[in-house]
Amino acid sequence: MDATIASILISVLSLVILRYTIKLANRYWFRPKKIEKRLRELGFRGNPYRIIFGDAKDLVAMRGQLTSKPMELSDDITPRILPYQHHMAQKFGKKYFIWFGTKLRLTIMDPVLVKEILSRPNEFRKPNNDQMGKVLAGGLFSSEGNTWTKHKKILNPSFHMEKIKNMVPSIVEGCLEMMEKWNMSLASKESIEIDMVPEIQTLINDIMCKTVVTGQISEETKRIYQLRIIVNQQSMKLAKFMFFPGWWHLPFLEVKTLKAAHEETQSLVKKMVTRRLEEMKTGASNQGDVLSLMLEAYQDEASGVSLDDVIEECRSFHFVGPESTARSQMWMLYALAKYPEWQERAREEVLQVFGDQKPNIEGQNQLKIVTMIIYEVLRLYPPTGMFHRAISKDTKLGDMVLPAWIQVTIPITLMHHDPDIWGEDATQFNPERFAEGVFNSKMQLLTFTAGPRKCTGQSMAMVTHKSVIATLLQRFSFELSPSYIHAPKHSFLLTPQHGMKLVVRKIV
Ligand code: HEM
Repeated sequence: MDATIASILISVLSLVILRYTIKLANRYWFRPKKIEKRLRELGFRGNPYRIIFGDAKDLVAMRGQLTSKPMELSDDITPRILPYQHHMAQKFGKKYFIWFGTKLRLTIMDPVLVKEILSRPNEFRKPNNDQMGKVLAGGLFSSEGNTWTKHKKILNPSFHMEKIKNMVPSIVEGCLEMMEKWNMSLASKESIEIDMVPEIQTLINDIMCKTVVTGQISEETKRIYQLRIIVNQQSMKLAKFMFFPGWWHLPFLEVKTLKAAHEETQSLVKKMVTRRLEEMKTGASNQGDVLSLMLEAYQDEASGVSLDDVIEECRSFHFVGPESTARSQMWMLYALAKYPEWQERAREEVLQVFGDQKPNIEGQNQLKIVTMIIYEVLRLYPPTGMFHRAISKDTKLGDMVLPAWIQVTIPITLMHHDPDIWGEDATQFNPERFAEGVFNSKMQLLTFTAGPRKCTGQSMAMVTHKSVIATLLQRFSFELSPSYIHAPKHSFLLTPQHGMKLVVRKIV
């Protein structure tokens, strides 16, 4: 009898082990090999599948090696900021794939196919197992389906042109305050050297927070910005583990620090949300910022918005918009400093339109040169170097059928620097290419992406850039400092690795 029970148990156990072995073998070997075969048949090339790491180890090593030294003062930045993608494109041509563990990322650089992907967000979805994406962005940025539609509708008023117009005086005031400090330092000197990274970061954070997110700067918001820096640093250190299922539970110090920073951010936002909710109950007006709009929806039971939804949107807007806008603003100052003839043309235009009056929204439409410069910087130095979409079933794209369970990567920077797309001078700074406007330029700018999931804050970012540039150029000139080190690097968003030291002078 005992022997029978034992043999039944052994058989059941063997079956369970066999089932899991088959599942593991399928997940870690047969499925990747099948996917690879199908993609090779479609004409894509890449390294053969390697178990556990795939290409990830090589990618991280190459990035580490290249970012350990600065580059020459050139705008041809892809070999440094996306070294592995650049290397793969050189080796295999534009149709290549990269393995991240068992996950295959297929690079799509054909503008027609990219447009198709972006116009079909229900099939090409944001990767939903992307825990890091949720920490770094989250909210509207990462949500899908009904939640995305509902929250987008609630938050739309925050991004109406009327609301954006009202931001301009705050942006100009913010710049004037920052420049007042510069003026004081310049009282006894002809020029000063300033690292623009912390200056611009604080300026844009404060502007966005006051005008978009919570309507005011508080101790909590200041701490959230510090936590954002910690989150960015830790996530870079964890890049090579991110494709491991369950990396979020690994017992590493970096994971612990990241989680702690994330949780502290959530609890600070919760404090702000609760406080504002109390204020609204006692009659405080809706200021049209993200927090007010979400709380108004939360108070309407029919909306189905929970307090956690409010907290998450609010947390995410502290991260997404300010960080991208600040980074691109830094590169705009770099370009003005590096190309003095364009700086001069932009200043002439600003002075012609505004004289010494504070820049307003009406005059901004006449800033043709400034706008051309902004678009050219957004083309050469897009804050988001690439983005990914996932498919969970066989999906038609152009005349191909892509296999299920892969991701497609759209390498914005690689495409923006591609001579086949932007012409022979693709890697050079030439704002003239936007002389007829961004919509009339030959190719589509992907910095804010396109289609239904394009950047919600595009107009807001453009108005911010124009207001900041106009206000600064009215009063100061900029030159690259001899101590400036050119080292653009992707720290999730494109950042000047060793700061951005500029020599600043008053305009006489
Ligand atoms: C120069 C500045 C900016 C750049 C380059 C930028 C870039 C982008 C990109 C590339 C995406 C799409 C990412 C993807 O599909 O995976 C995106 C989405 C988004 N951006 Fe921006 N962004 C900027 C400023 C802002 C600002 C100022 C805000 C708001 C205050 C904002 C809010 C959002 C939101 C909410 C989404 C998600 C939209 C959706 O999925 O429906 N962005 N942005």
